[in-house]
Amino acid sequence: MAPMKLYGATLSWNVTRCVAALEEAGSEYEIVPIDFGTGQHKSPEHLARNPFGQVPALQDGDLYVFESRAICKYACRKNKPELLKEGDIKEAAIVDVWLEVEAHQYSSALNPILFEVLIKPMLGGTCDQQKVEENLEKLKNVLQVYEARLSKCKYLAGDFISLADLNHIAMTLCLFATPHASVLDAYPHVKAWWTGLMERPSAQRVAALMKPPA
Ligand SMILES: N[C@@H](CCC(=O)N[C@@H](CSO)C(=O)NCC(=O)O)C(=O)O
Repeated sequence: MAPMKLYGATLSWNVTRCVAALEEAGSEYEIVPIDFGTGQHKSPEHLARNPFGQVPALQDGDLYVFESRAICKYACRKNKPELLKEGDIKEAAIVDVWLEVEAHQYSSALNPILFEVLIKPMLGGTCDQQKVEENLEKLKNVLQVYEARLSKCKYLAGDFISLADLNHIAMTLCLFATPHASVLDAYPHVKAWWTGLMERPSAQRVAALMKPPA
């Protein structure tokens, strides 16, 4: 079977979110760069992969998947279903809870911070510090919940790693590229969880890809 193709730019945390899952699942894949500079993400060929003209998109034979978190689930379901705990309806439900928490609580607070601090300056804009501060407060409220959860179990869904943990890697690595990573210092169990995640080869691969070209 030909390797899967992950279309996207590795400076995108939505693309590298998929890299963490593909690596952890042991999937055979290759990254096919999409050039934003030439508008390739809006080309007819890419719109056929992702009708929103965004990255990432995944091709596996005649199957096209878009939305990073759907791609991550597909990779796990195909190559390492235990990362979704699909064999146990109760454990799978808790994995789903924390998959949703990552998307709608953690990353929805972190995304504006990363956009203001990392993306806007790259586009010639200026960082809206008030928006950063507002979302840091939201993130702290989320981290308080994480700290309580991770004081009871090693990983978010229980004492087993799951896609819910892995889906945090890309954007949290970006947080460390900002002056605000110290926000994690007040949450020791979150810090220990993060340290453990970063020891994984899948996380190291994401970190290596996200380093801007020298
Ligand atoms: N919910 C989607 C978001 C993809 C996205 O915004 N991709 C950005 C680059 S990464 O930040 C993108 O493709 N932007 C170009 C555009 O929106 O035109 C997902 O999780 O895959």
